[in-house]
This record gives sequence, C-alpha cells and structure tokens, in this order.
Amino acid sequence: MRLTIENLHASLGQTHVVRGVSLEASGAQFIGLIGPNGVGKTTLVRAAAALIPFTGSVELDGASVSSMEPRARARAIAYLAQGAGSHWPLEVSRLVALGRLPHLAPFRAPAPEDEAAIARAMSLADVECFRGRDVLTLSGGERARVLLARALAVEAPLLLVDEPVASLDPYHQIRIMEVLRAYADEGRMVVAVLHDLSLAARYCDRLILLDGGTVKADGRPDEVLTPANLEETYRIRALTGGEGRESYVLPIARTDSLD
Ligand SMILES: Nc1ncnc2c1ncn2[C@@H]1O[C@H](COP(=O)(O)OP(=O)(O)OP(=O)(O)O)[C@@H](O)[C@H]1O
Repeated sequence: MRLTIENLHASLGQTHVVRGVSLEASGAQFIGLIGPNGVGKTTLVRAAAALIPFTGSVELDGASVSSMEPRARARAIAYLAQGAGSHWPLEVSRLVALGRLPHLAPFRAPAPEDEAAIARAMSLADVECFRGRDVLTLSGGERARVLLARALAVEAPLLLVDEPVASLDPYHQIRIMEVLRAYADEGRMVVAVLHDLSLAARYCDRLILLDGGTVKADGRPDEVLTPANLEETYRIRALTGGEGRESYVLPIARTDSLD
C-alpha cells in the first residue's frame, strides 16, 4: 500500500492549520508524527482519513481517499481518534466488534474470519479480561486499549492512531508500541501521533516532525531528533542516547525564558 499526500492544506474555522504538506510512504512502515501542541498533527491525520475538508490530494495506491466509496475507505483506513471515548453503555466485545462493520454485508452476522480478527485485536490490546464489561465502567487507560482494539480489528492496510499510548501505564505503552511495530512488520502502514519522543525513537522507522502546519523534518529518528530540531520546534534541550530499542530522549530544560 502506498500513501501519497500532495500539497495538503486544511483549515479549522478561520485558522489555516495544515499548510502544504507533501509526503510519500509505502507499507511495512511505522511512522511517528511528532511536533508541539497545536502544530496540526491531528488535523493532518483527520484530513488523510478524509474526515475533514482539505485541498491538495491524498491517495492510497493511486486512488483518491476523498472519492473512495465510504465502506471501502473504512476498510482501507482504520482511525483511532485522540482521547477517543464512548458515550454508550456497550459491552467491550461488542464495541471491538464494531471494527468489523466495514467488512460485513448489510444484516449479515460476523463470519469466522471476523470473529478471528476481533479475538486477535482483543488479545493484542490485552483487553480480553474486560470482554463482558460495560465500556463506561473502565478506567481511562483500559478504555483507550479497548478503542485501540476496535481500530486493530479493522485489519486495515493503513492504521492512523492519534496518541495511542498517552493514557497508558509503562507496561502497556511498551506493549502497544510493540503491537503497532508488529502491525507494520506484517506489511501494513502505521501512522501514530506521539508526544513521547523516546518511544517514537525506539519503535518508529521514520519520524515526521510538524511545525506550524508544515514538515520541518522527515527521516530516521536519529536524523529528526537532533538538538537543533528539538530546540527550534519544541524549545527544549534533551539528553539523548542509547541505540535501537534502548534509545532515549529525555527533555531536561526549556530553551526560552518566561518573559
Ligand atoms: N474550530 C477551530 N477553529 C480554529 N482553530 C482551531 C479549531 N480547532 C482547532 N483549532 C486549532 O488548530 C490547531 C491545530 O490543532 P491540532 O489538533 O491539529 O493540533 P495537534 O498538533 O494535534 O495538537 P496536540 O498535540 O495539542 O494534540 C490548534 O492550534 C488548534 O487550537
């Protein structure tokens, strides 16, 4: 699967948020989308999934996401929204099963392959123990894993996840990053909005650093997480080191002053 974004612009209200983003990516890649608060990461991801209006183009294997038939698009792109919640008292297993809706013919019960995908997703997100629980009774981190399971259950070639580990404990942060890594290693593409730069450095093949709605840097984690980029975009100084799965980026100071 090939994702091609060309000259994407998107506005929210009167604010021109994403200002001419172009990028190419193909399957079997785990891409981290990083950058300070408010630079347009969520807006870019939502535009890529054709959830908000934009100008420019987003194509999956040459087909425009804007003109895809909605069910085909829902099979091709799975999306986990930032801080996604649930307002309905729904049993966890039924919520995860909603991820298979784009695969089901109208009024058809889930087929064995749908049941298998649901079971796989629940196991990967470590939520089998909640299967019979009402999702509204779960803690924030538990609910986040259930919603991730729903996105995994789609088994889409492109998985877009917005801050998937933000509310998770360290064990589940590592576990979910491993799951996303494995998802990409199976030949699919994962784009994850991340604020944890150490996790981004450890698990992603490629980081795209957004600043002011444009791509400030795009490359391997060590190429992107440079002292100059961290200072110019995040206004921080960080201790960096380690290698591979043991890389770390530890913010230690601001580089601006309060006045
Ligand atoms: N309806 C709106 N009208 C005007 N501006 C908006 C609207 N909604 C969002 N914005 C602004 O658009 C900018 C981009 O928001 P977006 O959610 O894409 O940022 P982000 O990079 O994902 O940030 P974060 O890391 O904080 O989640 C922000 O500055 C936000 O305040």
